[in-house]
Amino acid sequence: MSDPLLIIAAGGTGGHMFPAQALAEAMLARGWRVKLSTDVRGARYTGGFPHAVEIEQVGSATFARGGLVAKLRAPFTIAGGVVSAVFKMLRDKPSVVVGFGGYPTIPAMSAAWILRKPTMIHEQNGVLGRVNKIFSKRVNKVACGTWPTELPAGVEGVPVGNPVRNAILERAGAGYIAPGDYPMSILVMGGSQGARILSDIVPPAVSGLPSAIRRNIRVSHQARAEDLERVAKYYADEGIPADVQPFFNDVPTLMSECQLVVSRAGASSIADLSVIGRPAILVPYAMALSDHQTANARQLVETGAAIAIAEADLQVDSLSTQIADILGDANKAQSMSQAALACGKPDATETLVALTLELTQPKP
Ligand SMILES: CC(=O)N[C@H]1[C@@H](OP(=O)(O)OP(=O)(O)OC[C@H]2O[C@@H](n3ccc(=O)[nH]c3=O)[C@H](O)[C@@H]2O)O[C@H](CO)[C@@H](O)[C@@H]1O
Repeated sequence: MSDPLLIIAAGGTGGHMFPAQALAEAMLARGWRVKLSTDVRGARYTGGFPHAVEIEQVGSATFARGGLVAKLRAPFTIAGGVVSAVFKMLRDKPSVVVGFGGYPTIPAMSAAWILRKPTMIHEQNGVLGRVNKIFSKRVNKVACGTWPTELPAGVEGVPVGNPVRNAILERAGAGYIAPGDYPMSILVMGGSQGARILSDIVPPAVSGLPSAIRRNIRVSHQARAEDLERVAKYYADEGIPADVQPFFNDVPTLMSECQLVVSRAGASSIADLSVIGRPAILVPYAMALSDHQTANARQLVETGAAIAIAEADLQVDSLSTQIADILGDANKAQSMSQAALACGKPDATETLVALTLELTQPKP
């Protein structure tokens, strides 16, 4: 008999793809075959997926973006994707189908529903994304990355946490070297896509740090492609050693070696921070659905692991002061790092694996 097959559907942003990667890694380790159904955007984040994962690109479409022609074409693209997914699923015979949210999950999740396959969705945020909301009433299980999660009446969720990639897990609780009079690193991340506001405000804030801190600073700064050059030039002109990239493939290492993270508050960024345990200054994305990034940041803020600054309040001088307050006080930085660690859920992947396996058991 061939190994059981798990189909994972995820797409769009790294925020959906990284928890999917974590489940893929864990199920492969249990001898399962894993297929990933994603779109062209999601495929950009598959570089770290194990090679054994079979990647199937689906055409995806959304009613939320694009011009009139794209919106008129969307139902046909989606319907075509669903029909094709039904035929592929009849051929592949998956044991379980798990969706992580995003428009590209529509074909696989619809096909699984039509064919009555065991299904689960994982929602990373405390509010269901649009597509997960549609499927929440049609799947066998709803796994929640954030607890509590707002769910429609009659839908029960299971608290799981947000699974992190193996490379993050390998650094879980990595010893923290508190800031001092030696080279210190700051990691600046704007979620999977970079954030212009961080490119506008962080470089001058770093440049304005008191000289005792500034002379020891190096920065790893993720910037959107269109901002790369000016951000790199700014740091170079100010004599601040900086690595400026559109996307870092070595975040697990950079994060475990840094003294401070300045970041958006996407669910996986928060999960990575709390599993590794690092002090953070978080700037939630103001346009996120139901302001879920502010909610994502709340636990780290309430336990003293992070400071959250609303986009509207992010100013160069005050950010500089906040960075200096953390990097200038080793005890404070150390206790923030400990507090972050206490929020971590390194067992989220294993919980999600257990739920996946439960779905293969015959109902009593
Ligand atoms: C703008 C937006 O709508 N963002 C949403 C998106 O976030 P987004 O796609 O930004 O994702 P997250 O913050 O959840 O995750 C980003 C992941 O990318 C990694 N990383 C980041 C930068 C880099 O250079 N290299 C790298 O590896 C981070 O370590 C993290 O693991 O999905 C998340 C999960 O549904 C939501 O919580 C966010 O609100």
